[in-house]
Amino acid sequence: DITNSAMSIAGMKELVDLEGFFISEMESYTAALKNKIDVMESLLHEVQSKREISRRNPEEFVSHPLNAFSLIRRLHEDWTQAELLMLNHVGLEHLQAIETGLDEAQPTDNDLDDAIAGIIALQQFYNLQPSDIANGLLMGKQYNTSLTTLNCQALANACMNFNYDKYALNWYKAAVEHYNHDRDGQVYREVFDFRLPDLYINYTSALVTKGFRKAAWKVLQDVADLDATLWLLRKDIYEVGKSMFLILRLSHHHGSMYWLSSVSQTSQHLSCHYEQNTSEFLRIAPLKVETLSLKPHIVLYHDVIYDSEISKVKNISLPSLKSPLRIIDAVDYNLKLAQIRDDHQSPLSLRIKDMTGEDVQEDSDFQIDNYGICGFRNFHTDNIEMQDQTAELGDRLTSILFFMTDVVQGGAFAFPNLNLTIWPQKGSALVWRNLDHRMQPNKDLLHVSCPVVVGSKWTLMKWLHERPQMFSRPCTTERKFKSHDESIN
Ligand SMILES: O=C(O)CCC(=O)C(=O)O
Ligand SMILES: [Fe+2]
Repeated sequence: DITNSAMSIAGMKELVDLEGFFISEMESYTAALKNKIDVMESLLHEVQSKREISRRNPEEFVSHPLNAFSLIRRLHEDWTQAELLMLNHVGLEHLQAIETGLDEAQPTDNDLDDAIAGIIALQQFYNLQPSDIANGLLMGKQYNTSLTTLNCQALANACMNFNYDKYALNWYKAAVEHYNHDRDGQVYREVFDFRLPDLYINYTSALVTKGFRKAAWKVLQDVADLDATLWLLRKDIYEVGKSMFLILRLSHHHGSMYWLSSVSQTSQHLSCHYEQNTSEFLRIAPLKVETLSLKPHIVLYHDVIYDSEISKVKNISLPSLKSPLRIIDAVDYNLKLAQIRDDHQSPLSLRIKDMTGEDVQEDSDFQIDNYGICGFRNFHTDNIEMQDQTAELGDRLTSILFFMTDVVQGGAFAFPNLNLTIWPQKGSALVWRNLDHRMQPNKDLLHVSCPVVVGSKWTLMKWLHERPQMFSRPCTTERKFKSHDESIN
């Protein structure tokens, strides 16, 4: 079973399997029901064919002894059998299988809220229109997928709950637009318990709340004949206005959209650029390294972690990926992480030693991240608060960020103060130092992992701490620091 499923794309593969399981169980259940119906239909056919004569003249019918006898026998015996046949609940094992699957692995209210919050964050960060998102158009890129009325309605209701009235309006509008595309009236009504009037009630109530009374009235004008409630609603909007109308607002389900508030606070300042960085490309054998910034020194290595290493890291960490606590003002949103240990003699650790010129012996932990729906990491530096540092390790001196996947869209890594954006490229690694030569934190190294739009973003993070570098990186004078940095180049 998986928890917090919206927080890791890689973990969500299990949900695809779960739905596949439900589908096949429902197919088997349907086949069992069909079989039962087939048997009943042949029985019906049999008795109906004899019925015509008896129905026309019952008395004449039973005046024949063979008819009279067989009627009595049929009623006494065959119809008992028929009732047993009808009573027989077929396919119960498939129902049971689905019930167990739901009990054990169904996404929770929190999961749905995380998924909703992801879509809303996507909309907010990248300033997208609900109708575009609903049509599968994400930042100018058309995908072959879209949202149904039910999806749009769920997003709209959630926005309403969260007092994102303006967003709610556009999602309701998208819901209404999509109703004409994807409705199968009976399935919507009888299976999904969808009521078109409720959608219009919510939509127009949102419009009225935002002061668009006339627009609400207009919307209802076309649909008021669908339902008496809508007709009354239109009348109310016209005659009475806002006050009594609000009473009609349906109560929505309340979840813990714990992080949308932080999203809205930060999105204005977010700096995620779309142009590719085009600084010069240096080839230094055996590692390809690109200098992105001289002061502070930031470099990008290419092809520095191998596919085989990447698969191994992913396989080891997938079962241990955990989501961070749901707290307001968290840095991590919709992502899961795991810590793994590596031998300091492993080829990867030795390569890190080559890349940084630093001692890797005492820092054997790696952090693996897999991002979820619109997962991102908000502004932060990698420095550790003084009170949280250990005496043996001290602060995080060097950050080495390996990109283990390309990301189809979004998910850039940016240093906003340096106006520097790095796009995840499978096999590359970004290296920077969080402390200057006086071992003071440098605020310019504030960074952010922008929301992933499409793709499963995997990164591997390695921190080399300050204290173990006592000898590899003496920090007493600026001269020594410089000579060290030159050795990276
Ligand atoms: O995964 C990323 O893109 C960034 C990770 C990061 O900044 C961190 O873990 O501190
Ligand atoms: Fe970081």
